[in-house]
Amino acid sequence: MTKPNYGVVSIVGVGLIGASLGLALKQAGVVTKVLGVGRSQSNLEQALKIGAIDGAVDLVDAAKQSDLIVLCVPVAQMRATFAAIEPHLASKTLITDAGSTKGDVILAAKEVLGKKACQFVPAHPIAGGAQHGASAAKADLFFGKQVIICPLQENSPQDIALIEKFWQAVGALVKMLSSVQHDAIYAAVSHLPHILSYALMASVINSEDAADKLSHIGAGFKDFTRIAASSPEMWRDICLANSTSILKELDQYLAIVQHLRKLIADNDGAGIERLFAKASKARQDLDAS
Ligand SMILES: NC(=O)c1ccc[n+]([C@@H]2O[C@H](COP(=O)([O-])OP(=O)(O)OC[C@H]3O[C@@H](n4cnc5c(N)ncnc54)[C@H](O)[C@@H]3O)[C@@H](O)[C@H]2O)c1
Ligand SMILES: O=C(O)C(=O)C[C@]1(C(=O)O)C=C[C@@H](O)C=C1
Repeated sequence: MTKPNYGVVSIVGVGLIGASLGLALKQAGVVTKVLGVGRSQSNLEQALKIGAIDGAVDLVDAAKQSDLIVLCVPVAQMRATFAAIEPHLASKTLITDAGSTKGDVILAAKEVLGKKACQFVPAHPIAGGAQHGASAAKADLFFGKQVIICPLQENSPQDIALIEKFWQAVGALVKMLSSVQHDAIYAAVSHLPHILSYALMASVINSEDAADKLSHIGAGFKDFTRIAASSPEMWRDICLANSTSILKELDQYLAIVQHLRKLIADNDGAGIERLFAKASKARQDLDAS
């Protein structure tokens, strides 16, 4: 079977996700050239050095030269990026993205791109890590990982299929969801855990004996707070973009914490164990599946 070729691919935002995608596309041999658009010169140089991109361009040149543009900037940067691209976007060029939230990015695309919104097929790779920047890039980051595509009514079946194959070419397992389903689900299973991890870290470092506590940590604390080292800019943007779903999940979580607090205050060992047993079984089942 002949390999697909996605031609000239521009990656806007060549950080962990963008640079990993550049490396993966080149390793898969499915592109003619990868161009990078960035905000920081030193990060672009790093992306060039590791071979994630073949050259650096500005957004206008990326829009003019590319067959496919992949937006890998923090979600609050998407609107301005669409606006800069739109006047120069050829009708053959498709856009996809890696943003962690979908409702806000889709709204920005529709408002800014207008009729050209049909050229944008929204996506979200469920792969990443707490490190950021091109220096953290990995060629196999997407291998065996889900990519959620949230197609627009305006997208043609051919364009959706092309973007599906594009993400599959870097080893991803593509699933389709509506943007509403996507934002509700990831508020619970991605956004909430990151907020809780940041909150635990903040709580410990705000205590008077923080240094003493931190000098005694074990694996449990390290596991729970691994993702508190994530990019503050990226997670600020996600919190603001998906606030409705996140607040709903936070309220549900706080109610359970309040319940647990009462069980502990009441010395209700049986109640505590029942709650822990249910959660523990569900977590073990996850590893078994
Ligand atoms: N890190 C993860 O685990 C993860 C996973 C899936 C999706 N995402 C999403 O992917 C996107 C990128 O995340 P990341 O982890 O690669 O972050 P990152 O901080 O590693 O990379 C983002 C890059 O975008 C650049 N940038 C910012 N604004 C820009 C602009 N206006 N124009 C050009 N470049 C700009 C930054 O300089 C940086 O190099 C975000 O939308 C994030 O929500 C992240
Ligand atoms: O691997 C990690 O550390 C991640 O946090 C990746 C992770 C997540 O699973 O929540 C983070 C943000 C995303 O948008 C998608 C994936």
